[in-house]
Amino acid sequence: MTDMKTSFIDQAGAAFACQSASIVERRQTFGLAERQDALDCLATAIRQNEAALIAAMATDFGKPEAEVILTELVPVMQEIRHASRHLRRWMRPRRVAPTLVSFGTKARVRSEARGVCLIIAPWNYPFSLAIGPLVSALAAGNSAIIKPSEMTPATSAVVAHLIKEAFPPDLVTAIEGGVEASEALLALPFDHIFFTGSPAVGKIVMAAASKTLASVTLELGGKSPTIVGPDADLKQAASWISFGKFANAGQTCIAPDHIFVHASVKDGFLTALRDRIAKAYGEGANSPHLARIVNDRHAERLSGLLRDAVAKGARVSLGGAMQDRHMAPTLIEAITPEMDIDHEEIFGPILPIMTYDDIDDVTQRINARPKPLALYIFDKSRERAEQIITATSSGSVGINLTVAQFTHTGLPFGGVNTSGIGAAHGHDGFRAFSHERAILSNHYSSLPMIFPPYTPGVKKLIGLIKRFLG
Ligand SMILES: NC(=O)c1ccc[n+]([C@@H]2O[C@H](COP(=O)([O-])OP(=O)(O)OC[C@H]3O[C@@H](n4cnc5c(N)ncnc54)[C@H](O)[C@@H]3O)[C@@H](O)[C@H]2O)c1
Repeated sequence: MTDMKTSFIDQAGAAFACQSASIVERRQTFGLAERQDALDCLATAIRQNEAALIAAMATDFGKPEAEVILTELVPVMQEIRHASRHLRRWMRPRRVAPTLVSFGTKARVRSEARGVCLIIAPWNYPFSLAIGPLVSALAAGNSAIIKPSEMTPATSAVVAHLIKEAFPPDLVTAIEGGVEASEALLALPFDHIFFTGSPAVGKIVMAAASKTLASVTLELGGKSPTIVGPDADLKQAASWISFGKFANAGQTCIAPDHIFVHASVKDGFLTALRDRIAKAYGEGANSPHLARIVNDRHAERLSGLLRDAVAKGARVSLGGAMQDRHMAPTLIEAITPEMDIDHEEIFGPILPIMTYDDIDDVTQRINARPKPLALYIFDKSRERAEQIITATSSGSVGINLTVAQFTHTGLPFGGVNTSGIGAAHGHDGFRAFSHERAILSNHYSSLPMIFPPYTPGVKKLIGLIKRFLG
């Protein structure tokens, strides 16, 4: 075993033991006021580290300051505010009406902390996807260990620093490191694991969780299709698709992965999209409004996808240039199923455009693939949009917009099967980190009347119950 591996095993074990030791006491003392204090501490630490976070994300992948504010800081602060405001109601036990059989009892459901939780974060939104789930974990009364991504080391260091500043280690702690750190943590019997990342690693996490039967929330990825229908407002579609696809340089789990545009509006849509891209980012790969591809491996992966598609007959109709890991917004046409780009999650600023005549061909194609994280529909016809929704499955749907569903704290955010299990954000995030404990208390239950011995009188009563309820 390498020294590094041993060191991660020791570090993870110590952090877990520290949090486990205080779990029983926390159960009794971490009430509404204490949880709200913890959220306040988190908000203060974020404000104090704002400049450091902006600088770190510029270092890690050239993320523009405006995008850091819009897509990292604002969503987390919004999540904190929303949780603080609604926590009292979320924590209140839910009364449940008695049924005929349980007449004479009182029923309630109590949301309880799961215990010691593990949060494993990806690199693409290295702050909000590490700290956002922490908001839900704390609101639900848990302690948590966060493992930020090794691929954005500057941001992960600020996340670890901020956590250390805001919380004692028996409540929240961060362990920086890569796969070895993750593996050391996954070997421990956490009460809940909240993982955000690729479907491939999601399967590894679920396999590890199966050893201790830890509950899991898996926020995964995939190819999110976007349909531009015959009645779409083409300028609106171009504007939202350009933002959703090229923000964070396309390295967004819910970015539109590829477009199906109705043949009758294809030329108009392409003109509108090119105009929108030119206005937002100019030409070439050096726009200050575009983030960088996170590392050489991913830059090479994207160049490889493009090379493979072009070699198999695809046509690059805009962009294609890569300069110092900045990639120009790229449109590509004439896609065929043999191309890697047709089935791999693109996760970069390359947008395949395909045309269709019959919407059934598109829904059949979507249904033949793993269920996507998001599906986007641009069309003024509500009826057509509803038909597409009914014919398909996806984690979420955006109609005449992209990616904004992430920012709605009232909506569950998550995937379905390959794109994820469980949901995050707001009350759904609180529920993900809670155990719903059913409590039934006896007041004047008449059920003992049917306990054995099964005399003829008792049998008659059971017969009556069967007649009314069976
Ligand atoms: N659904 C969502 O909310 C969401 C959000 C962001 C990203 N994603 C998805 O995440 C992926 C991109 O992020 P990524 O490249 O950081 O994902 P990843 O799966 O490679 O890594 C995620 C985390 O898992 C750890 N990890 C990597 N390999 C591991 C292993 N073998 N065992 C244990 N842990 C391991 C990493 O250190 C990192 O912290 C994309 O597929 C994207 O769609 C999903």
